[in-house]
Amino acid sequence: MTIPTLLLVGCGKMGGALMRGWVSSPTPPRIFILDRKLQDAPAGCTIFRTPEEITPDVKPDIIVLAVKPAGAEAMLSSLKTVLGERMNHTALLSVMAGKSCEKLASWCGRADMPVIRTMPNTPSCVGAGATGLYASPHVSQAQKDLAIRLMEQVGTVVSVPHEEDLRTVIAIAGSAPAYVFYLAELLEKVGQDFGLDAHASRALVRGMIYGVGKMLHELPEDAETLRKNVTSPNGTTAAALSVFMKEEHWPRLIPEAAKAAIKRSRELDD
Ligand SMILES: NC(=O)c1ccc[n+]([C@@H]2O[C@H](COP(=O)([O-])OP(=O)(O)OC[C@H]3O[C@@H](n4cnc5c(N)ncnc54)[C@H](O)[C@@H]3O)[C@@H](O)[C@H]2O)c1
Ligand code: PRO
Repeated sequence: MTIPTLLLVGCGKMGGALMRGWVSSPTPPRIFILDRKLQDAPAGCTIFRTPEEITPDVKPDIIVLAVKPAGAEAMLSSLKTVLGERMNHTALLSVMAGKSCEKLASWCGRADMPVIRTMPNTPSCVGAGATGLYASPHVSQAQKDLAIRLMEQVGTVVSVPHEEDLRTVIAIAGSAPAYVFYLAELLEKVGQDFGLDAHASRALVRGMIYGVGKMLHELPEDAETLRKNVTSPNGTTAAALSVFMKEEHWPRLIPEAAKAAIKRSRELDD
């Protein structure tokens, strides 16, 4: 199989997570990076600071767009100028939480530009990402297969049938690591407030979340069964869950938080 060439545009928190995942995968793609701030890149990756620095030998199979949505139009306009005809032989893969395929294609100067929109998450940096992927009608099967293969190198990929579905992906997977990190922060604090030292509290909470992730990933049982297996009748877990499961707590707050993320993704489209 030929090694694909990527131009990674924006190598911050999400672009950087993808880059780390790719370079540590068994068959890394060839990566060129465009980022004005990045100091160091792994061996084999070339960094450009501005679009004008991109050298003529760069002919990407895929441009991975990982800047903030507000900077996308100006960036694509510069890339169009600098890459010229090379843009005719590439697909655009956006990881941005906003901006439609149609808008991105028009900013590339081609209504028929093949645009793939994805919503990955930062666990991609350790090869354990979860990505939703939507390919616009102008994407060829070969380009879609390549995009899926690239994102599978950094974790799980789910193709969604409608572009609009990506909003739900944001709410339950793209933004969601932050919810779990917040839970970890709160549990670690509880551990310390209730008498454990910081090291012990951190080790226990991290070990617990790692174990839960591994069980969810590896075991066939659904989450409800795994939860019930922890919950002895009238035991300690039932006591704690009776707080979380009150109608006005997690059952209301989790969908409310998801709706807030979805609402914000609509605003980022404008
Ligand atoms: N952070 C996440 O967890 C996450 C998850 C999924 C999707 N995303 C999406 O990824 C995108 C980037 O988010 P992030 O959190 O990585 O932001 P970030 O600010 O960490 O990264 C953006 C990078 O782009 C570079 N950049 C911006 N404008 C540039 C320009 N004109 N020239 C050269 N370099 C430029 C910056 O130097 C920076 O390193 C967003 O669109 C966001 O919606 C983020
Ligand atoms: N981080 C980006 C945001 O907060 C997109 C999903 C995760 O907007």
